[in-house]
Amino acid sequence: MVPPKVDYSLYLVTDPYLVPVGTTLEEQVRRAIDGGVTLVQLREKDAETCDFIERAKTIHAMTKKAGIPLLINDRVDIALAIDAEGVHIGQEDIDVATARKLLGPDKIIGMSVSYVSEAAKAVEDGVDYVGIGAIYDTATKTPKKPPVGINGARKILSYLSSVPRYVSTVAIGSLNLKTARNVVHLSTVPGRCLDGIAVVSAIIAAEDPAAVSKELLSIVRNPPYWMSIIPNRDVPSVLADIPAVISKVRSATPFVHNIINRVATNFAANVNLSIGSSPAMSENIPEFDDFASIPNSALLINMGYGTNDWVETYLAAAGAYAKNLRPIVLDPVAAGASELRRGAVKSMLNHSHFDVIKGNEGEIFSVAGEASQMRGVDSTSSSQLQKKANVVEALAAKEKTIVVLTGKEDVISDGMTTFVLRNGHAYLADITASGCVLGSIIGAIVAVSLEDRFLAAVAGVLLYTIAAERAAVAPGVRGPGTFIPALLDELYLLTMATANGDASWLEAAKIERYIET
Ligand SMILES: Nc1ncnc2c1ncn2[C@@H]1O[C@H](COP(=O)(O)OP(=O)(O)OP(=O)(O)O)[C@@H](O)[C@H]1O
Ligand SMILES: Cc1ncsc1CCO
Ligand SMILES: [Mg+2]
Repeated sequence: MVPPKVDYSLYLVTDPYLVPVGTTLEEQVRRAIDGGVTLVQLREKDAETCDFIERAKTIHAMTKKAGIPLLINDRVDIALAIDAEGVHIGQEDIDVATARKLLGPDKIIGMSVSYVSEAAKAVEDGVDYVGIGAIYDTATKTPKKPPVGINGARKILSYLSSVPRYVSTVAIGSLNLKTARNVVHLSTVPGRCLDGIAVVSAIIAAEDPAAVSKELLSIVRNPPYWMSIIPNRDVPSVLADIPAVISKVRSATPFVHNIINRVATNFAANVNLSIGSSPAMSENIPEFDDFASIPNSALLINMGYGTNDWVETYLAAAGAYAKNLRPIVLDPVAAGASELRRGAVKSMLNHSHFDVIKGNEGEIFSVAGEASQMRGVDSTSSSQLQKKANVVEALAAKEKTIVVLTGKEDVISDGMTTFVLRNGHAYLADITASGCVLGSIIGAIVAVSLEDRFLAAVAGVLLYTIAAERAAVAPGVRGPGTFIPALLDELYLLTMATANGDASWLEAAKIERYIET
């Protein structure tokens, strides 16, 4: 299957109502073309035919000069009148067969689809591309169907990968500087990815359409840091790199923005301070952009409380950090415990990329869509290591993330390499929020280790669980109550010693690479 010559990377769709005061649609399109859009669709829902043709002629002159195609939304007659390169038709518009008959075999015909059934029909009818959407809720069109999300796009790509003819794809629906990177690089299935993104308001309503277009094109064309994983990790080389990242937390004092439940808040802030990072707790959406632009920042989203507007808050934060290419740790607390939580986790994964997903067995199994014995918020350890390793590895590969499954034995994978860690102490299961604060620790370390998130996760779990072993036998520790302050002390002492060149505590690491037998 040879992809056609049309470059769908950045597809501008116009909307006359979104043009800022003081400029014109023609001017916005001209600047977007300067910024590098690769395709333009003129969409006029209310224009008189004569005005539509006039505008189409003007814009066609610009696109021809730039060597890019112009498509007309819905109106085959106008496409014919100005000899545009093609049309885009919606589910309720003219049928593809009639459009093809009128336009001939060489014109581009695209169609909007939301489901596999619609994609299948469009393919059968002979379209050149499908616009998949709306990915997210969009303000530019009254939604007729629920947003399909990244998983909706994956389903259609999966279907198209089985079709003998190559049908191109673009995603559409609230794609902008915050959302585009996740949609482009997560909406992939084996052998197929999107050919581009269609953008409306992010460009048409922009103060500087050229700059936004340039940045969006770069997002589409350049895979982000989280697309690359280091192959064939071995335990000795990962262990050897741990002292440097732990020392770097002390020297760089990363800013860890914790959106975390109230049970864990104070403990997490103290844990951050004890390892040398700088915590802030906030659920105030208007300040997320400021926090996300702090150098060395990281975000922890701990879904401990199911408040009414939680997903909206989480997604706003995730968008801010994604835009700034700063890391995000997701802790899907009690993910499988209720319908509300299952739905919330689904929306999160449908919208966002996470650098690390950390949870106990029940939580990770639920996120992966696997059955488990999970009840409440405590970890269980019923399934076999092999099952856990398989689930963790598959989830990491699918979501392009690092998955940390905690419990008596911890399993960590980047989708290629999987490690099993056996440090820790039973007291960790007897205090609340012991898993939650591990998310904060991993957040601090991943903030200084973006290029190696697997290392950051392994370093965080080893630091925490070895500190716990030492705290459990520290003088004066008699049970879970006295264990908590001793754990803070050990986190402080171990990271200080590491920064001063003594990482001998790592000799206690019980860690091996998981190899399926
Ligand atoms: N029985 C155990 N022995 C040793 N270490 C343990 C044990 N149980 C948990 N841990 C460790 O405790 C930490 C938290 O893991 P756990 O699976 O208990 O999290 P969790 O259930 O999400 O906790 P919480 O919901 O209370 O925050 C991990 O570092 C894990 O290695
Ligand atoms: C007990 C509890 N309830 C909601 S969050 C939380 C902390 C452990 O995850
Ligand atoms: Mg453990």
